[in-house]
Amino acid sequence: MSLHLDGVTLAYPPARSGRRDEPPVLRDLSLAIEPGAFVSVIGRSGSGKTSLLNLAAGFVAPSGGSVRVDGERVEGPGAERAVVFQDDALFPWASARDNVAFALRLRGLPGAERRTRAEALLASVGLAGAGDKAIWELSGGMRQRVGIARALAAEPRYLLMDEPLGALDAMTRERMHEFLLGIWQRSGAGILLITHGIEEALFLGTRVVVLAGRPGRIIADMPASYGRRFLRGEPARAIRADPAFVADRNALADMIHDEAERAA
Ligand SMILES: Nc1ncnc2c1ncn2[C@@H]1O[C@H](COP(=O)(O)OP(=O)(O)OP(=O)(O)O)[C@@H](O)[C@H]1O
Repeated sequence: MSLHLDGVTLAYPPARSGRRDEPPVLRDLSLAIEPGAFVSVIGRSGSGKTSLLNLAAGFVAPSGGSVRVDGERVEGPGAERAVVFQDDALFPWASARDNVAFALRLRGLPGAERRTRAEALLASVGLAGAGDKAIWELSGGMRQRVGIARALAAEPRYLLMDEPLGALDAMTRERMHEFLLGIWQRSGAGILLITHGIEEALFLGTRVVVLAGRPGRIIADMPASYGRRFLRGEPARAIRADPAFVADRNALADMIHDEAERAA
């Protein structure tokens, strides 16, 4: 039972330059996301992180290898794999509740049930009572939580997130980390998080996967348990100041830096 990328290669059609010798974006990459795992993916810009997520989401098909959910080959997007982007396309004029209810409508739930369920989903992301507010009235962090509530409407088994916190200020981002861990714990979903934030990846993930560029491949897969420690009650500040955390963070930063130097 997992979301499996099995020896995937992804080559986009040759660019207009006509260069056919360019390495593929991803080559022979394997990654399994078990239910309940929180897999953070980091890597320098252009290393193929978004391409990896697009494959897992079924937005693009691999040129080689396979993407499977519970052994079934993925042929396109599916309700069991919800995707959250940095700039989620919420309807700005509609209320938070209607934005979430819209996703429930796609699932064919009747009106009254949609309303109740949308309220419950908003409450689960800490937005109880904000259902009547229009999206344009909400802060960036609140909007992103509406986006996550909408993604959770499909009761996905996998939550695939591409830089979901990228547009938020540092303080809001830290609060969102704690909130994301709560969502992860309550939903039991397997999470794939693409991020530029090394500290974020390490604080949240049960694994931190490091991608290297062209061809995109995994150069490290580090287990981590800082998020679990937070969920057990340890303060976030104490965790981030823990020498073990600092050493892991520095090791990841060095890996990305060294790889970039080699590539240059
Ligand atoms: N649709 C596409 N067609 C052709 N090439 C693409 C396409 N999408 C991405 N690429 C190329 O694939 C490579 C990896 O891009 P990708 O967006 O996956 O990297 P990334 O690690 O997510 O980058 P960033 O951190 O900047 O978002 C880049 O060289 C990019 O130019």
